[in-house]
Amino acid sequence: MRERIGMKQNKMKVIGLAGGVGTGKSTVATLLEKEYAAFVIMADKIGHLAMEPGTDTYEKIVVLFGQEVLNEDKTVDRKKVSDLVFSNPVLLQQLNQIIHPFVEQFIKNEIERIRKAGKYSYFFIESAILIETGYQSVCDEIWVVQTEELIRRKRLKQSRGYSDEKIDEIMAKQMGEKELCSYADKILINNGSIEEIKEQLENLLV
Ligand SMILES: CC(C)(COP(=O)(O)OP(=O)(O)OC[C@H]1O[C@@H](n2cnc3c(N)ncnc32)[C@H](O)[C@@H]1O)[C@@H](O)C(=O)NCCC(=O)NCCS
Ligand SMILES: Nc1ncnc2c1ncn2[C@@H]1O[C@H](COP(=O)(O)OP(=O)(O)OP(=O)(O)O)[C@@H](O)[C@H]1O
Repeated sequence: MRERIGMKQNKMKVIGLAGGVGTGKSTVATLLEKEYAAFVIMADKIGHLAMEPGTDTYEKIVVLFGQEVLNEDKTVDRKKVSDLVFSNPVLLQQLNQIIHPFVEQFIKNEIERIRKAGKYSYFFIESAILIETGYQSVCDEIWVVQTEELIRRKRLKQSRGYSDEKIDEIMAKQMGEKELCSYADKILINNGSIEEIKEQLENLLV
């Protein structure tokens, strides 16, 4: 049985918000933060912090990829790294090994900090690879955002300019929808409008 530390120590619920690329997790997470006063951590954003100059992780990334992934100001060009790793599973694994321990430590520290502050009822961890990185062990519940593949692709092409090939590559590195849903305590469908997400959140946050 998975460890349920969120409920053991006080009433703050830790919820993992999972779903494949482009399902709308960040959209849901932003609503939860802005309209439902939840505390939200977006794993992608914490991963980006690990790429900032001055961190140990930045130094390791420069060793792994070389100077050619750096912008003129020495920051990491994430688009270049993205093109390299999603077409090369070994490189992606090496990058994960650098970034994931940083993100895990950050998230665990934040759970304790926010729990101690005692101001939030809900702490959400938003990640496309929540199960793969083992965060279900710190979650009281797992929510999965589910969206039809064609809609995901359309939204990702429009908003990020991803090609179908890029989407295929990223999807291939993530757990399939059926398997992911087997971990879900709750499922949120995001094929429609933002209003429809809000209606579901009203029912889920009980
Ligand atoms: C490859 C990188 C540089 C691309 O950065 P960029 O700003 O262009 O995109 P962003 O970080 O927003 O990621 C876009 C989407 O790609 C998918 N994705 C990102 N990392 C991974 C991964 N390791 N495995 C599978 N899918 C991933 C997610 O759906 C994510 O939302 C960045 O995602 C990264 O460093 N990934 C490896 C570390 C990681 O796993 N981060 C995410 C959770 S900690
Ligand atoms: N219900 C919706 N209606 C219209 N656009 C939406 C809706 N939900 C999400 N989108 C758009 O789809 C795109 C992908 O959504 P979002 O970034 O939230 O996905 P994600 O699951 O967080 O992806 P990733 O795994 O890459 O972080 C964004 O441009 C977002 O604005």
